[in-house]
Amino acid sequence: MKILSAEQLSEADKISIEKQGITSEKLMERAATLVFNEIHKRLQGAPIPVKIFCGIGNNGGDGLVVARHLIQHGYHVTVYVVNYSDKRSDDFLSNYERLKEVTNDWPKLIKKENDFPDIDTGDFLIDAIFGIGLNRPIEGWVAKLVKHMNDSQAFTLSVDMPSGLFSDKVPGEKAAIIEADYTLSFQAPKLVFFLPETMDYVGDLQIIDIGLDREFLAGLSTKTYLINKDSVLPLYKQRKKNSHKGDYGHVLIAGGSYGKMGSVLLTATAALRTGSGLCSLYIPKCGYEIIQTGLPEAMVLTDPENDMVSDYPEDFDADVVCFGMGAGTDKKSVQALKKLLETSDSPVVIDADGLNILSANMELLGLLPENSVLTPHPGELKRLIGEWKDDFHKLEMVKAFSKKHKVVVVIKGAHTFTINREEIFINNSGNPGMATAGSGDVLSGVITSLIGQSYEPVVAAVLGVFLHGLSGDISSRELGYEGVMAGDIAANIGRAVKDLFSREMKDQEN
Ligand SMILES: NC(=O)C1=CN([C@@H]2O[C@H](COP(=O)(O)OP(=O)(O)OC[C@H]3O[C@@H](n4cnc5c(N)ncnc54)[C@H](O)[C@@H]3O)[C@@H](O)[C@H]2O)[C@@H](O)CC1
Ligand SMILES: [K+]
Repeated sequence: MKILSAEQLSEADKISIEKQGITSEKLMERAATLVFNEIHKRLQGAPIPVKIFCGIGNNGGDGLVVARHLIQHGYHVTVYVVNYSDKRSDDFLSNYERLKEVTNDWPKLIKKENDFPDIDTGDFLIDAIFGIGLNRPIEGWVAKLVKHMNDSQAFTLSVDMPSGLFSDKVPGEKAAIIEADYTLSFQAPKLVFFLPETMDYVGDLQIIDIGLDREFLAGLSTKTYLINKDSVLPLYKQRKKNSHKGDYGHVLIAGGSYGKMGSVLLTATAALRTGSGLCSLYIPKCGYEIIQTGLPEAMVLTDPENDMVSDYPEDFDADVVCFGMGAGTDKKSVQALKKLLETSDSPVVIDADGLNILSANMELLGLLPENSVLTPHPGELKRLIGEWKDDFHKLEMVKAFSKKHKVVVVIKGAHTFTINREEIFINNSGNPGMATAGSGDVLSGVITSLIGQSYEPVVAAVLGVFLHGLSGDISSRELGYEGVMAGDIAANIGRAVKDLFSREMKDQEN
């Protein structure tokens, strides 16, 4: 699914009005009626006080349309006009007039702090103050109103965007922004909905297709995508009946150290659960029995060292090598990674201490084969590329890093971002139950396995991240967020693959 900018959406709005031969008021009616439908579906006529806060632009116009429909359906609605300017938009004005069709109560005007209404925790608030037209931070009494709404703790639904959130930049530290419980956004997701610094304002997100011109939308160029089931299904390669284990890749996982053998065990388990034909591990001697007992399906090669890897078996012919989990950063392990990069021509996935070694020995970056996949969490990323000013700056820095070193970077987080040169793929599966030890080791195993099965590294990263999240969703459905352990995520990868083809769950989740 394409992620579009505010400019692209406004343009799509204009083109659709022209091509469909409708007025902008008609488009607003269509969009806002869909918002009403969603609210009505949830409230089911409940007699709770609904307070709608409308700005004076088109976002406010949407709010007025929603108000009209709610009043018509018998809801207890109070409409407030947040009069931050006298430049009311045409479609706001016509819908302001149309409220007369359903009520004699004119909207209450808010022009200063004294006009703020009392808000009870049990009220249902609709935030239609600002949408994608926001072009500067909210200030003065309007900022105070936003705080007043947030402080009320009342359930808040934002129309198109939580008011105060820009679609293309991170707000300042003290910015006034509605903390929505639910956001119903039009046509395409916006990047800020997924960034760590801004995602919390959005609450649960639903994108509503308001019927903008498909041809125009299809032709819009973007390098940023939201990844859901529909996006990954075409990437999946069916297994052939006439095949054998040699067709599904031989992966080599190198790493582990005394006390940290569980990490490589998880990675190898995940690789096999993702379908690798053969899985070998290169580990310190201390891990031999652990792996042979814990994962009889895997083969084990041991390093001369007992407690850490210090070397790499240069004549080993793997389809892909994964290095780093549990490896530590001792100079012997640095040597191991160096030898791997100098001697092997297999594609490489680098995780955890492998990344820390790269950060401390930047000259090794030059040895990475093209399209290696690096899977840092934010702390590892910071060590690798330096500090960023905000999330947008971070994305620019990672894109530059990806281009310079010709690598694919997977930034792990609530929404994992896969960055390949200019392109950004934002993952939309997964849940907070996956914030648990070893979850990242499993992800590396999944991605490594897919590369071994001949997926292009960037495809392996995007598909692997999605499957990993989906497996976490399956695990948490059974075990609850708290109960999920990394081993469960590894164990359920096969179910996640099956789940890709299940329509029913797809509709629920995306
Ligand atoms: N683009 C689309 O696809 C559609 C858009 N619609 C709605 O239209 C909205 C955009 O409407 P507008 O462009 O009128 O913009 P908004 O309603 O978001 O904002 C209104 C105006 O407020 C002013 N403003 C911006 N920041 C301000 C600030 N901090 N303090 C005071 N004034 C400020 C600007 O002049 C802006 O145009 C969308 O978010 C959506 O809700 C829908 O009605 C239909 C379809
Ligand atoms: K809004």
